[in-house]
Amino acid sequence: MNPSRATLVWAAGVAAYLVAVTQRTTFGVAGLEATDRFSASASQLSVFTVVQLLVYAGLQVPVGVLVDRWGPRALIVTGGILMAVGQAQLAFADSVGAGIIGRLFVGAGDATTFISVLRLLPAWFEPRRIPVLTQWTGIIGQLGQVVSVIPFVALLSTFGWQPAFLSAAALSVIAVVLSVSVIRDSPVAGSERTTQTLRETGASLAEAWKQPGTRLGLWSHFTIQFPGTVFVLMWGYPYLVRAEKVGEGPASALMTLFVAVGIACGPLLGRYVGRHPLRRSTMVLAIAALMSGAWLAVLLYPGPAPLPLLTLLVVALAVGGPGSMIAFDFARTFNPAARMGTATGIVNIGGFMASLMTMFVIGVVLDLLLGSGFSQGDLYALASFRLAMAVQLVVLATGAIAIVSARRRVRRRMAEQGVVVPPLREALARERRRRREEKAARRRDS
Ligand SMILES: N[C@@H](Cc1c[nH]cn1)C(=O)NCC(=O)O
Repeated sequence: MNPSRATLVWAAGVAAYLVAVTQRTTFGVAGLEATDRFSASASQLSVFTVVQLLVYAGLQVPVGVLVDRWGPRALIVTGGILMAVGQAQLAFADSVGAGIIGRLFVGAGDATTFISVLRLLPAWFEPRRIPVLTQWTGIIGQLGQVVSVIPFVALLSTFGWQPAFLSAAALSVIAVVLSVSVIRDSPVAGSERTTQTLRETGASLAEAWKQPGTRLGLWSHFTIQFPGTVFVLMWGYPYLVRAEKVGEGPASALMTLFVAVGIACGPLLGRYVGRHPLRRSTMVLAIAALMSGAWLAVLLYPGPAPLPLLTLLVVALAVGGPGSMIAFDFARTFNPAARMGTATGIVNIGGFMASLMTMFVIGVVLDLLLGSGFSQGDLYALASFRLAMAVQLVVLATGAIAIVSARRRVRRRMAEQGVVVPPLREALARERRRRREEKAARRRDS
């Protein structure tokens, strides 16, 4: 395997993913302009995002199957073309319906990219490097949000709607050209595709679903991806500014901290996964507990929460982004390479479905509390937002129970194959002993 060729292929894939995240997030930063352009209400505008995310989540399994059949390069290129078409359509759209069609294309194109880039890793890199590379893929991809927030917003405010969205479309065209020229599915031509009949594809999908490791990945993604997504994509900013009254400056600083913590934690979690493959779900559960604890502390605090406590909350939520990448490691290691796209697609549905559902329920609770008079005319009153945000604790608890149950099944199957996971206490004692011995050996050598 040629290491520089592998890095180049991965870099082109990550660039395509970064561009996909940019396309995913451009509409979110153009809300005010969209309100004027389409003369749309807040709920009509939210349909744009909901449709886009629904299409994304709904296509994960079909796209996963197609990645296994056609290879990642074809899917990355198709996704780039779809996103370019979608953004160009949105650039010229002047009605809500036409705009939504544009976002539909963007959601579909976005759906193909991430799974395909992850599918490149086992073909090009040694297994021991994959957990860290998976984390870097997620981290660098998330920087696409920065492209939306800085250059895209600058284009939008300087040149207006059409030039900004046409520039975004052009970015996807560049990504397509780069992908066609650089990405190859594997160092050995054709070896990464499966030539299955439709019946075999169905059977492979059923196998991926029946594998308890895939479901452990799905529930892990479900449980720790959604709190950060809900916070950043929808409710975090109004909660901080309108309910907790931290001010716009500190709220933006907390959002920036969210991105920084995600970047800092990714490689650490990648290293942890590489070193402790039998303790991945323990880490997922620990992150879920951290998030639940932070939310509980903030929600139970009498009156507006102090800034250090809100900072702790943002840090806890930010760990969920890179933490949720552990879920894809379950998909990869519990399924054969030929089924990895399908399994990754199944896993990736978890977090996006949980996010959509929770975003919606929080909005419904806020509306109900306003309608009932509880909010005293302020939709974003602190007492109301507290109750609405508490919905997340229910989703977190549901996810944690599902993880424990899926893990039990995984461990049972592993035991049948002769791999017994020792109890955590025993493993920690063994680790402490190993460290002591290493230290003593170092002292002897020096
Ligand atoms: N967990 C995210 C990616 C991530 C990595 N670090 C922070 N977020 C995820 O599920 N990504 C899927 C996608 O299509 O972006």
